[in-house]
Amino acid sequence: MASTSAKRSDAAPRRVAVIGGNRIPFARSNSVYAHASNQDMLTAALDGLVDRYDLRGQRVGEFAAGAVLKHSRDFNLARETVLGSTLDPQTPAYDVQQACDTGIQATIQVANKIALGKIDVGIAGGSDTTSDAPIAVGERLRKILLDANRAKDLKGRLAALARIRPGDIVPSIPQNSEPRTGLSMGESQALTTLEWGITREDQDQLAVESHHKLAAAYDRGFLDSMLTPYLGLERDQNLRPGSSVEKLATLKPVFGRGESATMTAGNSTPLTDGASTVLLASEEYAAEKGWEPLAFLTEYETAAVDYVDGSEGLLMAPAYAMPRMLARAGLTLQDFDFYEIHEAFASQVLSTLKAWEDPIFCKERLGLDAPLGSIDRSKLNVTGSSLAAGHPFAATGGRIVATLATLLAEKGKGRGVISICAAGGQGVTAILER
Ligand SMILES: CC(=O)SCCNC(=O)CCNC(=O)[C@H](O)C(C)(C)COP(=O)(O)OP(=O)(O)OC[C@H]1O[C@@H](n2cnc3c(N)ncnc32)[C@H](O)[C@@H]1OP(=O)(O)O
Repeated sequence: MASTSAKRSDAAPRRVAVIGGNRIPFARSNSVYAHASNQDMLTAALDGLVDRYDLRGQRVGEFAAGAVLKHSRDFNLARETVLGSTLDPQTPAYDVQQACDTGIQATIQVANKIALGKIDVGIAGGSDTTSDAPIAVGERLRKILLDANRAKDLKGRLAALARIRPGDIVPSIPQNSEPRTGLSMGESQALTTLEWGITREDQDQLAVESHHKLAAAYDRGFLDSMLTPYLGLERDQNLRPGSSVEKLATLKPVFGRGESATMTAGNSTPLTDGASTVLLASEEYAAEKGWEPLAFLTEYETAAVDYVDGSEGLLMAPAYAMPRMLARAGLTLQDFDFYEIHEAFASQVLSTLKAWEDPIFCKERLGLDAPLGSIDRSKLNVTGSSLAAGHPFAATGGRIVATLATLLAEKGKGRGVISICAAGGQGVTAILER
């Protein structure tokens, strides 16, 4: 199945179609999927996609996927997932990792190869679990165990093991924090929230809207074409259709300090388990298969900011990626029917929107003559986003690509933009069109 591609080394890039997405409902950490591994969840999301598009036993050009928190046994999670799936085991697969941008970056990797004519069809994906996080031994114990493993005989092994002290047994558990600042994502964003003067009321309002919009999307069957129930879960478990600003106002701040602490469990994404996949193909290949493309991936950009010295917010990189991408596409920020901005925290979305409106930020940081300006807020995350659905880090990109592509297919014609911030001060933006 994999190759109908002609010799194309000197040909123009081909249009890349988003055929469809599939994911499992997202679960709150340490609940329904507590005993599922990344591989289990990614396989479920992949097999659901394979069934939906009749790909059982078929070889696709490649499967690119990843997870932010990985066990050492998953050194190539994507390949192990293919081997456990119903795809042809001859499907090549490799891991991608760019923190919360993993899913969108995997989509871009596959799209690039399709655009260049190297493959005709490919699948991108991502999975994450904070319930089944890898636990490592401490550095001293690790070195002792390696010494013991290297020892030539039993005497040498016992001598190495005899160096173990009770304090060495303390496990090393992955932290949701930046290695270079020691600050968690939430603590880092609290600094940005303060810098941009984002109020608690505005954050809570955005969070409530996210829940209401996702609930309405479920009710009208919008997610039916992109969801495979898993372990008894049929909807995103974090979704609270009855969310209200009054209830959210009662929650205690969890990030930031004193009066400036405005971020709560209600306006921050919860720790989440889940997986997603996206099927991409060349326009020609889609036509051959009789697949109607939902939309086309037409542009993207990745940016990184120097957050370590505190001169920029950890999650502000998409603010920088956007104008570079718009310039290349010859578009303005207002030229979109849909805006899909990953809701890492309500205040991340609001800080980014404010930055694009701010003449000083746009001139001094983005090097623009005029601000990018405001967006029509009624076009923002129209079927809800991560605050309601949850955010299994590497799975969010696939969820967003499938959501936006489906929105464009529903509308029939239009253009949408994606913006996803990530740990490490990085961010990806992308454009889908139909
Ligand atoms: C690039 C990026 O994406 S960066 C983002 C990466 N993601 C993160 O960093 C994850 C951040 N989130 C977290 O660390 C955690 O979810 C926290 C710290 C915010 C909250 O953790 P917890 O306190 O365990 O959350 P928990 O689910 O128990 O919620 C706390 C309370 O708020 C309530 N609550 C949460 N959301 C809502 C809501 N929408 N409506 C009403 N109540 C709510 C809960 O019911 C709970 O109430 P209870 O104490 O009476 O049971």
